[in-house]
Amino acid sequence: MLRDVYRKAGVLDTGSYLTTVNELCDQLPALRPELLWYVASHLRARVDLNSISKILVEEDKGAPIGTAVSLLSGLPLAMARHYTYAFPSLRVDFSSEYDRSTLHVNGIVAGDRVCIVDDTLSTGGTVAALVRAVRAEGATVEHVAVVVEKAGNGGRELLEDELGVAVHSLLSIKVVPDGVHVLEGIA
Ligand SMILES: O=P(O)(O)OC[C@H]1O[C@H](OP(=O)(O)OP(=O)(O)O)[C@H](O)[C@@H]1O
Ligand SMILES: Nc1ncnc2[nH]cnc12
Repeated sequence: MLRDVYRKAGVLDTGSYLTTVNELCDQLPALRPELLWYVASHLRARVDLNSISKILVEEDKGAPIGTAVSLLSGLPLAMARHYTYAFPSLRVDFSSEYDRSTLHVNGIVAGDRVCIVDDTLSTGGTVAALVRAVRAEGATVEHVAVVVEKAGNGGRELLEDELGVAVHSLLSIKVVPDGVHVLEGIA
């Protein structure tokens, strides 16, 4: 099911990067609840959430997926927002495959044991910033669970080798101008 979504995904070439446009990340076409259920239950099964106290997502593309994992696991949902609040929240700068900005992490407190959930891992810049923010608060990141990783972009190496965080993904892909190659992963 997931392989099919990525095999059929469109590719957007902006001139400086290639990205997929697909049902799960972009709601093109609209996201079927059975697909959301499928990815969330596979992530839930893949990661040992027994000692976890919170799910953390970046708002936008990762949010529906993390919300579904929160519902399935009963774990509270924390969220990194793209805009400033006039309340205390954790600020962290990030640089990703195609963006550079600041995130405001809401809902993490000292002592939390966090599982970060996102749709895509590419350079790892977004998730690495979230790891830094969680650690700055005196909490720990136990797992990173993503639906797809773009192989060869360094995200897994950055998180596992440099930051010492376990990465779990359901599918590994390579995006080329004429389509998406599915390298390995679940059906
Ligand atoms: O591993 P990285 O190089 O950091 O790239 C992965 C990030 O990029 C995408 O976010 P996007 O920039 O589209 O922002 P959005 O989720 O807020 O739309 C995706 O949802 C990940 O969060
Ligand atoms: N959803 C996505 N698809 C392909 N490449 C990406 N890089 C960052 N997000 C992506």
